[in-house]
This record gives sequence, structure tokens and C-alpha cells, in this order.
Amino acid sequence: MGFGTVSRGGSSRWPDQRLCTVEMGPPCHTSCLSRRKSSSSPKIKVDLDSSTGIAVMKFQSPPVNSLSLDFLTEFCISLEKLEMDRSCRGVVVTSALPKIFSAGLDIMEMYGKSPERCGEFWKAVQEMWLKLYGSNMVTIAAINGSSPAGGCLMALTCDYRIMAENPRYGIGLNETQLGIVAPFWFKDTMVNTVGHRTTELALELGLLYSAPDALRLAWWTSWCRRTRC
Ligand SMILES: CCCCCCCC/C=C\CC(=O)SCCNC(=O)CCNC(=O)[C@H](O)C(C)(C)COP(=O)(O)OP(=O)(O)OC[C@H]1O[C@@H](n2cnc3c(N)ncnc32)[C@H](O)[C@@H]1OP(=O)(O)O
Repeated sequence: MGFGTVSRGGSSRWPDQRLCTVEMGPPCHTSCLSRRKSSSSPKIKVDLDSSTGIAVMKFQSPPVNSLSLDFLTEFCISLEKLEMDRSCRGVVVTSALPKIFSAGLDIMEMYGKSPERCGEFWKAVQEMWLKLYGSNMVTIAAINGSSPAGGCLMALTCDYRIMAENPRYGIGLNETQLGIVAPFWFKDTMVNTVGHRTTELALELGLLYSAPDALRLAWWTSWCRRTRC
């Protein structure tokens, strides 16, 4: 897979992001296999191939990988563990569920909860964003399903995005469609990727884009024609 230019700053483990290529070699023999490390929490599975330095983080929280407090906590712990592993240079975040990357923030976390719990939840959302945006690993979102609102934020926070082409998959900050306002830092993250004008229109109308439409608007440099990555 080849990846093109991005606007974010460099990564200490992969200095020239603009020309980086990720190559996954076949797991050929025993010594290769022994370099694979797996860990699994209830909602997230991580496989790290120390010989390539690439980790794959798969979301496995049915029905829709919504970003609950538990999910966000597991996500941050998994990312921290990879950060501490010097053999890991890059991480691919993707979904183990068919058709859904992530449905965004868990609506049930925002309804009928105590102020303390809401505070804890909102802090976890911010932590996820800070850790992912500030990661010194190369981060790639392999978006193999729908990715509205907070799911889109997570994808936008990565260095690179690749999305499976399927007319049923949409990505965008659609909060306006839900009658809520996307927080300013959600908006800023999108501005950093696609610019002010596109973001303004997208947020005003709460648009969800297909992979080819998003490509045209410079959300990413490639998309995948298979329905599942
Ligand atoms: C502390 C307070 C802070 C407040 C600040 C808020 C500011 C931030 C604002 C927004 C950020 C967000 O991320 S809000 C969430 C936005 N998400 C969406 O709008 C997605 C809604 N979901 C969908 O569009 C669809 O479900 C889907 C395309 C993701 C999947 O469609 P599909 O047809 O495959 O599945 P279903 O629709 O039948 O759903 C299955 C199942 O999942 C439940 N579900 C869906 N989305 C969520 C969600 N975000 N949180 C929790 N649960 C969700 C849905 O209700 C179904 O449940 P049941 O089977 O029990 O009915």
C-alpha cells in the first residue's frame, strides 16, 4: 500500500511521512511468527508484528463499535502499550465488524448520566484524541465501514486514511443532522485535513461522504475498491 502527502508534522519513528510505504511481509517461518505479539481486551484486539513494526488494532465492540467509556479506556491503554514498545513504528486502526468502522460516541453515555460520569466520559473522549493526535507512531485509519461523527473524528485524527468503497459507507461529522454542534476541536481536526471551506459546508449540512466523494475533497489519497479491507 502506498500513502501520499499529509499536512501533519513528523513522527520521530518515521521521519519522512510524505514518502512512507507500509509493506506487510508474509508470515513465512517460525522466527517470523515468534515476532508477532497479540493482546486482546474485550473491545479491542491488537496484533503487533515486531519484524515490520506494524500493529493492527481491531475494534470488536458489537453492534457498532460505539465509543463508550470502556471502549475509549481500552483504546488509550492499547495505544499507550504500543507507544512503549520500541519495536512498534506504526499502527493501523480498523474494525473487526462488518460494515461499521465506528458509530461515534456512544449515545447511551450521553443520556441520563450523572454530571460526574459525563465528565469522566468527556475526558476520555479528549484523551483518545490527544493520544492519537500526539502519537509518535505513524497512525493509519483503515475505514472498512460507516464512520459518522466521533468515528470520523478518530479517522481524521490519524496521519492517513484509507476507506473501503461501498455506497452504504459514509464518513463525516454529521452532528448537525442530530441537532447537536460538533465541538470546535472536532471541527479543527477536520479543517486540518480538508481545509476551511469544505469543513464549513460539511458541518453546516452534517454531510456524510462516500469514499470517492471524500477522495475528491482531499480527505485521503486512496480508497480501496473491495467492500471490506
Ligand atoms: C458528556 C456529554 C458530552 C456531549 C457532547 C457531545 C458533542 C459530540 C457530539 C457528537 C459526537 C458523536 O459521535 S454522537 C454519535 C453520532 N453517531 C451517529 O449518529 C451514528 C448513529 N448510528 C447510525 O447511523 C447507524 O446505527 C450505523 C450507520 C452506525 C449502523 O447502522 P445499522 O443499520 O448497521 O445498525 P442500526 O442502526 O440498526 O444500529 C444497531 C444498534 O446500534 C445502536 N447504535 C447505533 N449507533 C449508536 C451510537 N452512536 N451509540 C450507541 N448505540 C448506537 C442502535 O441503537 C442499535 O441498537 P439496538 O439494536 O439495541 O436497537
